[in-house]
Amino acid sequence: MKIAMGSDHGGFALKQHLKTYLENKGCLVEDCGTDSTQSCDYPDFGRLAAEAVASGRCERGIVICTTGIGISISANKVRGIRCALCSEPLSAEMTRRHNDANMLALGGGMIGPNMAERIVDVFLSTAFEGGRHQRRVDKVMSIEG
Ligand SMILES: O=C(CO)[C@H](O)[C@H](O)[C@H](O)COP(=O)(O)O
Repeated sequence: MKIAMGSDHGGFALKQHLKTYLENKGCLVEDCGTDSTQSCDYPDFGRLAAEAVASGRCERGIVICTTGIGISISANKVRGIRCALCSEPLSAEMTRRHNDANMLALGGGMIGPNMAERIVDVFLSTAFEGGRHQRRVDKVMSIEG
């Protein structure tokens, strides 16, 4: 699976950790930056990662800032993106099963690397259930116009 990753300075350390973790599991990672802990702006990197997913170049995306909030808002502004901010595995499972989320947002200042690995594992391995949830996802996407 090819995964787009993006972070600001607040998510940089966790992005680097998860990038190595995912590559060791055999995933291909498109790293959309940032590439240091120097202060930067989360919309720039949330947008790049979201565009990599929306274009079809990557199947899923993971974006990280200090809280995960700003970068999830940014990713969700890109047409075709359903980005869910999760801080524990059950939310990651449910957003795949019910929302068909194609991007995951994490808070680098909110959770540690072990919890992040557990959330990412569930997010990447859980299938969308379809059925009544497809109708609702279609309605969500129709809001984009
Ligand atoms: O956008 C955020 C919160 O919604 C992110 O957590 C950012 O990483 C944070 O705002 C960055 O703040 P900083 O004081 O410039 O490090």
